Amino acid sequence: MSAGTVDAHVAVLRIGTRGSVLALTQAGTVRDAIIAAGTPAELVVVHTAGDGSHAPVEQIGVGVFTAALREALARGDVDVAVHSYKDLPTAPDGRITLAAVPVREDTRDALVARDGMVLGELPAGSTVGTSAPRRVAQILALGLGLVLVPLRGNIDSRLARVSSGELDAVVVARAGLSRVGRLAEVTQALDPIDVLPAPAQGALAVECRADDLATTAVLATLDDPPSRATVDAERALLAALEAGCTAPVGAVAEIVESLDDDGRVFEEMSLRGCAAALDGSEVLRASAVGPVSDAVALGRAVAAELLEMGAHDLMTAVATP
Ligand SMILES: NCc1[nH]cc(CCC(=O)O)c1CC(=O)O
Repeated sequence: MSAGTVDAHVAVLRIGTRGSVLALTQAGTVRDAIIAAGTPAELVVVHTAGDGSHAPVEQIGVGVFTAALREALARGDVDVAVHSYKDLPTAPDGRITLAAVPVREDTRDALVARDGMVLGELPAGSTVGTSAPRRVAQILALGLGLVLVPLRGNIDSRLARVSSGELDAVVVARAGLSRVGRLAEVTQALDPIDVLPAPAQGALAVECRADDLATTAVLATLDDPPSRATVDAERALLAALEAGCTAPVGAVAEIVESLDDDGRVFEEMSLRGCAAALDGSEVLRASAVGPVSDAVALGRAVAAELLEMGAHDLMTAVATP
């Protein structure tokens, strides 16, 4: 950075990110927003144990993508960490503040299928790549006779499995494709009626050290309160089910307009959730509407309904196959 462009007393915020194209793109939007708000910032790539591995996430452990970034933040190697929010464990980390949840992307899962097909057009026996137990269970439950095939790796390699003819389709987060400019390949955005997304899908978590009040203040300008509220509800549901980001649990919250008794429009939060048996033999669904200001309570209420329906046994059966 050339002398004179930046006040010598203004430190450059170091933003820690994973090195994948998706992670770099996401962190790049955060860097650009911080710079636009008047603070110099740069990206620092932090290598994580998950990056070199093609093993299913259930084997390498929950939070593998996010733990190394959080350690780098806690150590002071970086000042900010940008995560895909849905990859974060639900357990709080006292060393760290969630300083911003920026405006959220589309929450839905996306199908990328050969010949422009939607799910209902794929003939029985078609191969569909995805590793998330949540997606596997909900797609099996549709009863289409599709064959689910494990899938990992970066976005390019996932999409290449379809274009190469190796798989008939893959299911990935629409938000990821949007961020890396590959939305044109989506053949269907999956309706949450059929497939509920992962809690916090499409949202970013921007963190800093809990004692770093200056950075907390800078990052607060990036926060989008409606996005944060929807994620709070979904994550409260996930936490109350005592399930992690690889559990067969889906949830999506939306802020909707309702009418009060006097016919006036007001905003409420609607939350839908599901818990599934891994083999798709059962998908429990529940939903509720409540005040936006009470997002966590709404998440807990829908989780309680799912537990009442037997969600715990369903998921314990999954944990010990
Ligand atoms: N679990 C991996 C992961 N973490 C975040 C995204 C995409 C971005 C997002 O969902 O916010 C993906 C890929 C996928 O689910 O297809």
